[in-house]
Amino acid sequence: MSLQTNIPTVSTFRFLRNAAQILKNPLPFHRANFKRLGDTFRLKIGAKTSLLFSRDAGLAQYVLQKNQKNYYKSSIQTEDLAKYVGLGLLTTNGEHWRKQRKLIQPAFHKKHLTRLLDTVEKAIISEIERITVTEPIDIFPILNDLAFQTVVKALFSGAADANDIAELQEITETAQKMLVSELRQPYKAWWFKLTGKIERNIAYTHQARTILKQIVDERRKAEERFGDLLDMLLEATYDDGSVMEEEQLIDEILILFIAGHETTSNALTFFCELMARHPEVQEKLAVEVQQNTSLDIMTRIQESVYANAVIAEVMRLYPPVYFIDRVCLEDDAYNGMLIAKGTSILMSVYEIHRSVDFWDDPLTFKPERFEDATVQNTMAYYPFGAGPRKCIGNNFAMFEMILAMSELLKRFRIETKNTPIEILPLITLKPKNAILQFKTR
Ligand code: HEM
Repeated sequence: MSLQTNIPTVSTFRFLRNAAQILKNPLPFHRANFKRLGDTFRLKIGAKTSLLFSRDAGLAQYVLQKNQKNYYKSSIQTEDLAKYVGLGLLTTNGEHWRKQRKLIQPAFHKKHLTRLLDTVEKAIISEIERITVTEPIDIFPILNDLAFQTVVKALFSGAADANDIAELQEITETAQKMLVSELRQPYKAWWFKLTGKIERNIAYTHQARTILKQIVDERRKAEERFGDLLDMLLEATYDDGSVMEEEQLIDEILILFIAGHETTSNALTFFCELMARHPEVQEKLAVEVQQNTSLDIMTRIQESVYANAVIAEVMRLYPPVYFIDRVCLEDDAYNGMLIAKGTSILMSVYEIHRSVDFWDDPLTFKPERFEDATVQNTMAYYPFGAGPRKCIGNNFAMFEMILAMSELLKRFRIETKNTPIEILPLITLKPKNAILQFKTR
């Protein structure tokens, strides 16, 4: 097996001709080529490099689940991101990843998360109280802080200093911005190196490590147990009975900040936008929220059937992780298509979620399609990925989002804006200019 000769190819020339548009928003370029060439095409970038782009749900299932052992995460995460946040769950492959996943998975089990819900709900409410109703506001920054604070409180309860947390947020967001610049402007790599920009950012993340070390040291000395994620991570043991080394623990904490905050704030912002645009859905959801008054938070979450369907539909149309990439380890074949060792594959979650082959009237926002919860388990729905590397925080994220949606609609009616939803596809699918009017209910 050598080349994927039977896969239609987009030339380097066509790529360069569209480079400016791709840099701004690559989704229309992907869509145009899928339309022209079919569900999988090869993009040649220069003489040696080529990438496979696919919206074939069967291929995604094959790569992420059926033959996942033959596919590793690409260097975008294992090198480009890892140089800032270290080597942990999101940024490693093979044995290192397996060992960490086995160790950390129990902390994200529903049973453990139940204990965190009280803290998480308090964090959500204190951020939502910042929303003002006097004029339209950009809701993204508030929801971004909400998502960060939620992860922080789940990790450290109330036990960390507010200034330290603000600094941690600033540092992780700066590292993320730098990574976006690097990935979108690879031709500037020499400039970033020459000006020492990358080194400065890496040094900046060391400041975050110092703060986290302090928090961990204090926790180790504390007599009290908090029952939060940090306690669980400190107590978790590998098969040989040993616990995580401090550096590893700090890498994992930084990774939870990165993986767990922008994704959730994107989804919640698109939720607000779609509520403003679909008042009938908003009112139906507000009724469910008003009727759902159990004092037990987990019961309330479980009874939020329509909220579950609404957020599932929000993430179908606007999946925060809009593509998933892998590299093929050994020559492989799928459905008559040869995939050579070393091939990078980008699977477009965005396109699969909008495919007419799987979704009736795919561009229309219709939460009712998810009222049958089993629809979420189909091979055409991947907001949290699939297979052994499926998002470890998926339950956490769903609980958090359902609580945030409820608290928002308990207090506010979100009003229409007439401009179309703007998106900014960077590492995640970000909303742009989410300026909305909140009115007290
Ligand atoms: C709406 C919110 C979220 C979405 C849409 C999302 C989506 C995803 C996806 C698609 C993956 C798999 C990527 C791949 O296979 O390459 C992933 C992995 C991951 N997510 Fe999430 N995520 C969300 C929230 C969270 C939260 C709240 C946390 C933690 C607090 C988290 C932690 C992680 C980690 C650690 C991984 C790597 C897992 C591994 O490789 O073993 N995520 N996420």
